[in-house]
Amino acid sequence: MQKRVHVAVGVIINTHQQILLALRHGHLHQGGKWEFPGGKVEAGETVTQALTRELAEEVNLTVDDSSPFMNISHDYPDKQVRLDIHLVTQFSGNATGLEGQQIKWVDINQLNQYEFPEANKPILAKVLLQFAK
Ligand SMILES: Nc1nc2c([nH]c(=O)n2[C@H]2C[C@H](O)[C@@H](COP(=O)(O)OP(=O)(O)OP(=O)(O)O)O2)c(=O)[nH]1
Ligand SMILES: [Mg+2]
Repeated sequence: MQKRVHVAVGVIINTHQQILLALRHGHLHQGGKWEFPGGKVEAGETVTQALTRELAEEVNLTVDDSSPFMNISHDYPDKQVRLDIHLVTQFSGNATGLEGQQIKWVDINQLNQYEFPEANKPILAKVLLQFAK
């Protein structure tokens, strides 16, 4: 078995109460599903540093404020992940899919219409509980 992969994940919420989703490229692990932007924490990085780096690299946003939201360990048949999910409430820039991926600001009430990786179920539940009107 490979080592569990540590991933920094951002639930990015804008002033219209929308959340940023990105479509994972088809060839990737969990490809074709919608994700919260983020990526692997590299050696020597804090989760906040990794999140800031990944959001700049992937969606062209600068994180100005974030806070820990939840932690999920999940075993896929082919990969074990630990998602370190932070809520990003302050950011600057205009979201762009810098890796050619489709991105979308989605109303919180519409989130249940998107297909997410299995590990994301508890994230969706908590976001809806906390933010849905
Ligand atoms: N970013 C992100 N990854 C997720 C989510 N849910 C989920 O199971 N994952 C999994 C899928 C992948 O196995 C892993 C993220 O790894 P990744 O390959 O995207 O990491 P990365 O952005 O650093 O990509 P790379 O440098 O390896 O190209 O976490 C999610 O909501 N967001
Ligand atoms: Mg990524």
